[in-house]
Amino acid sequence: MRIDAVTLFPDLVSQVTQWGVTGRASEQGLLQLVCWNPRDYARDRHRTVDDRPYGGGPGMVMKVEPLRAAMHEARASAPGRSLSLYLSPQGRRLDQAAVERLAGQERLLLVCGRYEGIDERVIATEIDEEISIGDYVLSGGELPAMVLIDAVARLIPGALGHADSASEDSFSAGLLDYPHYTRPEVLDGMAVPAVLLSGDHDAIGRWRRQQALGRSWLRRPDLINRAQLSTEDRRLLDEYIDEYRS
Ligand SMILES: CN1CCN(c2ccccc2CNc2ccc(C(N)=O)cn2)CC1
Repeated sequence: MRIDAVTLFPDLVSQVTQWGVTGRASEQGLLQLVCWNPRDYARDRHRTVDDRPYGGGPGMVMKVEPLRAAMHEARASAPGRSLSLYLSPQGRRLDQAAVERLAGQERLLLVCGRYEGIDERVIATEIDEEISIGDYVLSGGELPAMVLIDAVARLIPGALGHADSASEDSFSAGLLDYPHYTRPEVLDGMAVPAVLLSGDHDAIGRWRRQQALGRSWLRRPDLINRAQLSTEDRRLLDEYIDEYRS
């Protein structure tokens, strides 16, 4: 998958291709990330990329021309249509469903805002979707872009080795994960749940599903309401709730 990022800090965004799952995906050619710096398209002597806001007020706004020139170069640099995304607090909240949809695109063009943001006319004419990674304020769109790249890259076929794909499978889509344990078997007097040592893989699977359901019910009831629970799920969750309330 080809992802282009328009950013004043290309060295920050490209770090995502240096480490871990996304690093390997990049090495294997599954993920191709190219960064474009608007400052390289600023034609004045001082390579200006920001300007003062109409209407006054604090801060600066990213200039249209360098941004648009960088976007056009990025689009023209490879075949296929790019879906252009702007990472901003005003965007639609990113969730796994949106990540799965974006992973299906042939190309993504991510625009990372700095300063107070970009000229609204660029959003109106050049951006397909505005996306937020959550309701909090960051200094720029680069970290949200890296979050999105990571989430999307994990879904590229072959990106997750067996070890990771196992964890991906076990994460019952749309619910919280079950608790994980490794050696030692007893830590400061706290023992690993016996079922996990039993070798009974059906019981272990049921226990993990029950934990995922129960933790979702406790911490994220909104996920439970949205989830399609089987009758077995319902039984496991009711058993968990009875235990919790006893
Ligand atoms: C003080 N404000 C300056 C302007 N800024 C801004 C405005 C527009 C675009 C990018 C940014 C960069 N910041 C981001 C970006 C994304 C998120 C998110 N939640 O996805 C949070 N923050 C917001 C903060």
